[in-house]
Amino acid sequence: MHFKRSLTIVGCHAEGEVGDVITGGVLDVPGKTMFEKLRYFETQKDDLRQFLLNEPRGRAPMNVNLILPPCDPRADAGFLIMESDEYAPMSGSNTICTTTVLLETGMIPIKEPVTEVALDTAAGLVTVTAECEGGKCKSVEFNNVPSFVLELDMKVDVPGIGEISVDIAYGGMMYVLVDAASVGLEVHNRCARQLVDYGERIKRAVRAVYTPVHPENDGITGFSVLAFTAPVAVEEDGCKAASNAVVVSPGRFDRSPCGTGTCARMAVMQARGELKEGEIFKHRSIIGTEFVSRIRGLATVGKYPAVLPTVKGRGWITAFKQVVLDPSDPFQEGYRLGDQWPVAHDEGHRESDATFSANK
Ligand SMILES: O=C(O)[C@H]1NCC[C@@H]1O
Repeated sequence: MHFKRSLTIVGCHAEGEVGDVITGGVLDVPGKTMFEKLRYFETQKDDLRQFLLNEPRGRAPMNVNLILPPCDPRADAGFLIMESDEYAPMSGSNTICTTTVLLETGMIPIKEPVTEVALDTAAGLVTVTAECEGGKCKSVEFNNVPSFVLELDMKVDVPGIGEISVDIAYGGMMYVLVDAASVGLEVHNRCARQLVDYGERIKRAVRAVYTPVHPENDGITGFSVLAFTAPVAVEEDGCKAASNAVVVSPGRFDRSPCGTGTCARMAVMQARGELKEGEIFKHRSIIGTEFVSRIRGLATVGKYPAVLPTVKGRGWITAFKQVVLDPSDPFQEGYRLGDQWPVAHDEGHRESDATFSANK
């Protein structure tokens, strides 16, 4: 019996968000940068992402990371981030998962008590500090790429909701940020369905009137993530803290506090004078997990003032898998069904059919 694919994958999650890591079975591809490699997979080999993230092997709340040789000579490894609807340029929970797997499987030697790792991502070089003890990667702190605000208090009319105010910011992915209370909701599981519904509506409405483009890479454009924010409070330890619920396309929550969303939010907070360099910001997810973050410096990206954000969280290995594809499998690139995968539909039009890609 021969298989069309046979991949070695390490299951992992970071603060509740699944970020499995491919450690074997996929060859390198051409590209002078990781972004060029991202484009290569996006245009020539997207069947890999479909195969892994669609059912029966994948599910909506899941990401898969692919370890590849880096392009930046300063990096120890490169990795690409595959999400349900895109290849993310950068991702916090996935950086934590990839670092945890690289260190705990020995692909990069663990040094105790601290291991420094440099990772090449499609958004640029990300340096990581891992606290390690007894062979366990106890925490991962990553220095994310510069993050910045594109728009503050942009008004947008959303069908079924009305006119609302949104912020637009980049934290390694392009974010729409919305105060949950401004649309009558709260960051809580009891509002889950409505948060996801509103999140996808608002993303569609913003897309219709605004296209974000990264000033240093016009390939980083468009929105697939929206952060509903809850108010910031100062806690007993004197640290600022808040919750958020990030709605990831095609319509599900990030189970982690969302690293790139945290960085985008810190850029907004700094622009509003609500967070200073060095101040600790504890950002929590809708399931209560936490990233501890701060602004480590300031910068400029094109015409935008930017922050240099740092985020810390934890990852855990959950499985060691050999994922294969039988040539006779009717679902070579998997399938999606509306009961598990929110079906993107425009208001008033019939819902799109379930997308089956079974070989007939
Ligand atoms: O933490 C993050 O940045 C990621 N989590 C899922 C969506 C984002 O890529």
